[in-house]
Amino acid sequence: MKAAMLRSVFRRSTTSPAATTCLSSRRFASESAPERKVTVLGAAGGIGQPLSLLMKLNPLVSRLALYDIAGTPGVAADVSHINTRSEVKGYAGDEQLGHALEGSDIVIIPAGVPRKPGMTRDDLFKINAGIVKSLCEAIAKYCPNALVNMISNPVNSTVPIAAEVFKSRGVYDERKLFGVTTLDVVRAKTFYAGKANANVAGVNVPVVGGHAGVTILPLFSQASPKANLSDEDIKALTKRTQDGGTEVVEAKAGKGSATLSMAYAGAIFADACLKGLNGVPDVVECSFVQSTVTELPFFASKVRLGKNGVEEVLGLGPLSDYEQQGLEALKPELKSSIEKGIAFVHSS
Ligand SMILES: NC(=O)C1=CN([C@@H]2O[C@H](COP(=O)(O)OP(=O)(O)OC[C@H]3O[C@@H](n4cnc5c(N)ncnc54)[C@H](O)[C@@H]3O)[C@@H](O)[C@H]2O)C=CC1
Ligand SMILES: O=C([O-])CC(=O)C(=O)O
Repeated sequence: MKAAMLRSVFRRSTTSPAATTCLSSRRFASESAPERKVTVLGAAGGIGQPLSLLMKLNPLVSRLALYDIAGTPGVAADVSHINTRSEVKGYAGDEQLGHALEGSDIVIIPAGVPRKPGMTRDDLFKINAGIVKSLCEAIAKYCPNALVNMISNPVNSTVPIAAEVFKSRGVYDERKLFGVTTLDVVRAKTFYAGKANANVAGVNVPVVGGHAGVTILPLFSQASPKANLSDEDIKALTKRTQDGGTEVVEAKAGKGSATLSMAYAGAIFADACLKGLNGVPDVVECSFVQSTVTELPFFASKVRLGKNGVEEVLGLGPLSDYEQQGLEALKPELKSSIEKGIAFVHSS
């Protein structure tokens, strides 16, 4: 359905001028979708640019605000020429951040530095924690009711940082804060489809836990369609999913981490949030959210999205012995990353 959404948008914008005229009147008739403003913070970056493009293609968006410390006037001018519904504006520098955020329904945050080979996501904490904290302070001030889609790493810590900032400003609503783990699901689906020789368009794999190394726990025992994979295959698929980010970091050899697949994943997740806000029933995606699924205060699992953000955090379902072991093994690292994020806000 998601691929179909993008396909239909591409189809619309590549039609002949005559067809476009006739389509555009039809488009107005079908576009009774509510007004929705989406803001991208870090919009001039490796993820930010293709993500801004994909959000421009989303017919559920009526206003698209592109913010970065620099470079956004150019990105916005470029993207704004695309003949789709949303009005695009670029904002650069601290003094324009408030205008970028005002009235936002969803704020997507891919602002911050990416990894280089040899680094862990936690190595990004030093720089990204401060960036995320100050952006969340601005969100608390200018659009406290927006859904926040946190992409900046380390997600296992940046989401707790955001929560603490919102709490300290008296605007925390746990239903509105999401760590974007969709890329883990995208990878698990791709790798599983390859191994199972299945049509990737019909593959589903939940991924739970967090978003770093062993904290990423794909549940291949719940994958559909079912395939008779050996224990060795499942182990290899699990490892490849957990190391997916590192695979890209190494292949890019110092030029950053996943940007294009992340933009795709971020666009899928934001689209799910928009559908939830608009009252579409049964929108379910995996995300790192405040949770009681385990004893940890934040955890990624399937989440039902609704008009106020998280409508229901779904349980883990039956786990294989291997997944149960993975779950217990990931808890210490995830706990300490969460605590590190919380402590940062209280000490700074
Ligand atoms: N959640 C996930 O699955 C994934 C997360 N990431 C993370 O996303 C982040 C961004 O990655 P890339 O786009 O490749 O990096 P990039 O360096 O290409 O872009 C980051 C952008 O953020 C901007 N920025 C820095 N400070 C800012 C501030 N205070 N306000 C607004 N913008 C600011 C920079 O100017 C730059 O344009 C990294 O932390 C990376 O680790 C990357 C891939 C997957
Ligand atoms: O690996 C990284 O640093 C970027 C990331 O989170 C991913 O690609 O999953």
